[in-house]
Amino acid sequence: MKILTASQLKEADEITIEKQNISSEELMERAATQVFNEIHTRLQGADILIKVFCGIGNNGGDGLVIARLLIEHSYNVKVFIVNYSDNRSKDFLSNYDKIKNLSRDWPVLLKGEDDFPDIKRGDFVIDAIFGIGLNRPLEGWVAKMVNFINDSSAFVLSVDLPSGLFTDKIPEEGDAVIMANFTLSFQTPKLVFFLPDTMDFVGDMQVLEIGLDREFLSEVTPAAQLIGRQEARSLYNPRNKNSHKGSYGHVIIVGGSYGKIGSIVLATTASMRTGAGLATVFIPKCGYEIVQTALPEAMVLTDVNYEMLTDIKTDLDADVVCFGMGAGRDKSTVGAFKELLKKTNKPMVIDADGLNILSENNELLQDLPENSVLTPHPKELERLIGEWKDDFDKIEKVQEFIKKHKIILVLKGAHTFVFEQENIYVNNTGNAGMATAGSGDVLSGVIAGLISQKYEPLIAAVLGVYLHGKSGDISAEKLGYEGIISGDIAKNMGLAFRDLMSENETDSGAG
Ligand SMILES: NC(=O)C1=CN([C@@H]2O[C@H](COP(=O)(O)OP(=O)(O)OC[C@H]3O[C@@H](n4cnc5c(N)ncnc54)[C@H](OP(=O)(O)O)[C@@H]3O)[C@@H](O)[C@H]2O)[C@H](O)CC1
Ligand SMILES: [K+]
Repeated sequence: MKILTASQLKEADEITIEKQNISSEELMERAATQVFNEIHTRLQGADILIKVFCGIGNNGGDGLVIARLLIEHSYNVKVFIVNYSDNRSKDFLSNYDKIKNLSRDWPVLLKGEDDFPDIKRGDFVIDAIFGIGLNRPLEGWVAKMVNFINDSSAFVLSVDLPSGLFTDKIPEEGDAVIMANFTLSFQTPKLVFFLPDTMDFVGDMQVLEIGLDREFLSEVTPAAQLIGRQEARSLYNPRNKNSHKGSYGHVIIVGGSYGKIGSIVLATTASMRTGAGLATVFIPKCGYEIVQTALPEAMVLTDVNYEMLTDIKTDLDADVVCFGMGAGRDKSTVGAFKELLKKTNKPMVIDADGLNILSENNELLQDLPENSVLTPHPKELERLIGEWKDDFDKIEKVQEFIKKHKIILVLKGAHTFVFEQENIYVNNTGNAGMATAGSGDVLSGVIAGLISQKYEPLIAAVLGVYLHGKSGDISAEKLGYEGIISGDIAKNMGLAFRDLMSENETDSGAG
């Protein structure tokens, strides 16, 4: 699903109005009706007090339509206008008239702190104060109003996006932003819903299709793409019946050191369970029996050194080389990695200490084969590209970095992002149970396993991140978030593939 910017959404709005020959008021009615339907489906006429806070722009207009529809369906509704300006939008005004005509209880005008109404725990608040038109931080009593709602512990449903949240920048410390429990967003999600700095404002999120012009939506270059099941499915290549293990490629996983051979077992298991035809590991001698015992399916080559990698002697007759997990950063390992980079011309997958070595030896970055996939978590990324001011600054810095080195970067997080050239892919599977040791080793193995099966590195990264998250969701369903260890994620990879092609999605614990 495309993630669009506020200006793209406004353009889509205008084009839709023109092409569908409807008024902006009709489009507002259509959008807000969708919100009403969602609320009505969940509340089923429940007798609770719904407090609708409307701004005076079109987000406020949506709020008025929602309130009107709720009143028409006999809900107990109280409407407040957060009257932050006299510049009321046209569609706000016509809906203001409509609600006045319907209700005997006029909307209450809020003009300052003295007007703040009572909001209690257990109240249902609809936040329609600001939407994508926000262009400066909230100030004065309006900011206080937002903080007042946040402090009330009421359940808050935000319309389009939490009021006070920008679509294209991160709020400064102390800026007032609604902390929503649930956000119903129009047509496309907004990028800020997925960024670590801002995702907590959004709560659970659902996108409502409001019928904006299809042609515009299909042609516009998005700010980013959200990868869900449908998108992942379109990237998947089913296996050919007429095939053999050679058809699915050969992965070499290089890494490990004394006490950290487990990371190799995890990555290699993951690449095999992702479908790689053959897997070889290259490890220090201390790991020989461990890998042979834990994973008899893999072939094992060892370094001359017992504890760490010092000389990676392999003819590298592989489709992909994955380097880094558990490798450590000893001088001799750095030297061995340097040599490995010189010998390798196919895209590599680099993780963990591979990334740390690159950050401490920047000159090695230029030896990375084109389209190699780097898989840092935020701390590893910071070591690679330096500190960033906020998530938008981070995105800019990542994009400069990957362009310079012609690589693909997978930034791990609650929503893992894949960066390739100017494209951004946001993953939508996975859960907090996957924040566990070795989860990243599994992901590298998955991506390498897909590259060995001839997926382009970008596709391998995007699909790999999706499947890894899905396997985590399937694991969570069986074991609970706390119960997942990364070996489960590797083990359940096959179920993630099966889910991808089954008729109904496994009801995942994604969150
Ligand atoms: N295509 C769609 O997705 C549709 C969206 N709809 C809804 O419309 C809103 C966007 O409405 P808009 O009127 O453009 O903007 P807002 O309601 O968010 O804001 C209104 C005005 O508020 C002013 N503003 C901005 N920041 C502040 C601030 N910090 N303090 C005070 N005032 C502020 C600004 O006007 P200025 O002239 O003062 O700059 C805004 O214009 C969208 O989110 C949806 O809810 C449609 O209903 C359906 C289609
Ligand atoms: K809002």
